[in-house]
Amino acid sequence: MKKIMMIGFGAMAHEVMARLPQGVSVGWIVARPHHHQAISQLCDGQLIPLTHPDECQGQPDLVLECASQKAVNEYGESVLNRGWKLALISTGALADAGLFYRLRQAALQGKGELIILSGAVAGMDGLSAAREGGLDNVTYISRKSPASWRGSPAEQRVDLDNIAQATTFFEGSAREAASSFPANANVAATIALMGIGMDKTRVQMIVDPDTQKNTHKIHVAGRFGEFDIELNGQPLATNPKTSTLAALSAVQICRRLVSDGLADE
Ligand SMILES: NC(=O)C1=CN([C@@H]2O[C@H](COP(=O)(O)OP(=O)(O)OC[C@H]3O[C@@H](n4cnc5c(N)ncnc54)[C@H](O)[C@@H]3O)[C@@H](O)[C@H]2O)C=CC1
Ligand SMILES: O=C([O-])CC(=O)C(=O)O
Repeated sequence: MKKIMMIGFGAMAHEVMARLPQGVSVGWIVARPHHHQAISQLCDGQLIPLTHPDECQGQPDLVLECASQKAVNEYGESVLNRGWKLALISTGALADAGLFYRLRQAALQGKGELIILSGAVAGMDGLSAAREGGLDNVTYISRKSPASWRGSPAEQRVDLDNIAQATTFFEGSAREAASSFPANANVAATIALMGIGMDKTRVQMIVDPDTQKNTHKIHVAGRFGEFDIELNGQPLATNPKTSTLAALSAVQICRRLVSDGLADE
């Protein structure tokens, strides 16, 4: 049985736990103190709540971050320094160049591994292959319902309660997008990391009152040719900001622990 540590106890963490592949169990959850009692009551008391990964007495086969960019900042170095594999969903944390450098150093020194989950988008394999030949431009457009943008800085840019038509409220680099919208634009950072980088990847964010989907459009051009992807993702019922596919990408990395020996690499 492979044992993982999860960081976060929100919408994505619950979806992942509900779909955990056979042969993988959650041993520890790093969560805010107010969640600890609920965690202790799960799985016949087999699940250990932690306030920091350093408290773990065991050896997780994988640490799965599904919490926040802040959590990556708070715990990432420590996990990698211990030589553990850390799969990130809050990839926008890497828009902070200093943090990204520290995480790479920690992975190098501790012999840990930093894994970027594909999250809510598809095509990251093709994008990183295309990079090998040189990329001319990469653009990413995110279109979501008003509910999906609530609680984000979009609220200061548009009136989400009274929006009548699709409206662009942000245009800029992936670095700006991921740092200004930490709970909404991790995809921008993922695309940047797989492609042309945080500053050259252009991002547009749109609020659309006529959609219930989280739509991600990617255009890539380079020596290989061009591709366009449009992915209409179903948001999680428990968090309209978060696409179901993002949670499924976390489930998939867990499956790799048992299906292709990831843990023994
Ligand atoms: N890469 C991608 O494609 C995507 C990334 N995301 C990101 O995934 C993360 C999780 O999403 P959801 O579960 O939907 O969010 P959520 O808000 O439902 O849950 C987040 C959970 O993490 C906990 N948390 C946050 N910071 C923490 C910290 N420093 N220490 C301990 N616990 C902490 C919260 O208490 C909460 O339980 C978010 O950062 C979100 O932006 C979401 C969708 C797509
Ligand atoms: O799940 C999504 O549609 C995208 C998202 O929240 C993010 O990029 O942070």
